[in-house]
Amino acid sequence: MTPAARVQAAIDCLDRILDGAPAEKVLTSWARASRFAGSGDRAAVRDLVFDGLRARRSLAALGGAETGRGILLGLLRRRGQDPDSLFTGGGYGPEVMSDIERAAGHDPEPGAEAADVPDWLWPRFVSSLGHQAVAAAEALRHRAPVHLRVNIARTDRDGAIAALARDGVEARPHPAAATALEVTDGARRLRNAAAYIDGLVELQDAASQAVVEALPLRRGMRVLDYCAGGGGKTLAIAARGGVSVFAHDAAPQRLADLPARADRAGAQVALLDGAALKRASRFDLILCDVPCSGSGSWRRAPDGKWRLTAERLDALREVQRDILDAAAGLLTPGGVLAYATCSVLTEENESQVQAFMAGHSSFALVYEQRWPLTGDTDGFYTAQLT
Ligand SMILES: C[S@@+](CC[C@H](N)C(=O)[O-])C[C@H]1O[C@@H](n2cnc3c(N)ncnc32)[C@H](O)[C@@H]1O
Repeated sequence: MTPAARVQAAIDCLDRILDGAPAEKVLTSWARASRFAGSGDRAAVRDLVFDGLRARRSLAALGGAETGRGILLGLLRRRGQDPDSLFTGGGYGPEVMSDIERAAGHDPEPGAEAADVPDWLWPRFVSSLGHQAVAAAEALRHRAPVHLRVNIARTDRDGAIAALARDGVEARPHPAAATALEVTDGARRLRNAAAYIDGLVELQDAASQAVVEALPLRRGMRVLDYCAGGGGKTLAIAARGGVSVFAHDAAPQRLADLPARADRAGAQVALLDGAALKRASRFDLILCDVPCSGSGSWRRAPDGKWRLTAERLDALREVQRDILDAAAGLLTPGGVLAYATCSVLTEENESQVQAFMAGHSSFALVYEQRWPLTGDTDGFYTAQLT
């Protein structure tokens, strides 16, 4: 595909996403329908779409319209590329710009528009992050670094770095967690690298790893990952060794890949559905990695930023409260209840933990930590109650 044809493909995908279709689904169906597109084309179109979504609002301002075409025009203008060189109307590229399009577009207004955050959310962002709000919003406007978790049940950081290098993937230690690496070159080769295929490393943000690293695991504990999802944190817990690991999720289909991933990692994890959970003995430590706005990881899934509404956030907070209440009833006396979100919003983090403690006077807060998106990790929060 020519650069112009890639731009037109990104415009078409963005228009479908703006109409409400999920970004990943749109890109997958575009790739299926575009057999002529090679892997380089698919990666380039994906990058254009995600770069456009991360800064959708300010790019639409620069491009003069909240459409796929407006966003791409804004992206080219921001990059200092002349849109006329690509909007030529030839070779499957975008149509030539109209006079109206040439005249349209303005610098984004300071505040929510320049920060690429919806108006309703910006005050909550500022009250949650204070002086770090602008830097956090700025981080969300750029691509995320690629972080790996070293499977310490199989190797150490140096061993993983050497194994990755043999397949052309360069990585270095990341300071947020003792298991964390940052890929500095060759990220696209990762999925074919032996270290990844053989389970020496897993894709996982460094702050997500730090949440698990902070868990006070002791030999012999029964540990439940109550919202295990794909099992990223379950496997990180299992890799620390010496504990019995159980995984639960309200949507059991989300656990479907976990047995194969655990095999690959050499980990033992028991899956518990709702009925099995009711019959199970109590747990010494329960991690509740609750569903949340995802605001700390919107640079990886940027359409989430534009889909979230105040009503949806309220509904999520209710689910978070229910999960904490339910999990508290499964703990042994003296056990540890760990709460985690990939959100930067106080109302999903500190406020939830305070509200829980107000209703459960026998619990005390023993650990609390925030990763605000400014230290080269996703935004995360965790608290431990006992
Ligand atoms: C943030 S994701 C978990 C990610 C996962 N821990 C990881 O590290 O890959 C939240 C998960 O909570 C699950 N969930 C939602 N409501 C729940 C509930 N009431 N009880 C248990 N799990 C729930 C969702 O299905 C989703 O998989």
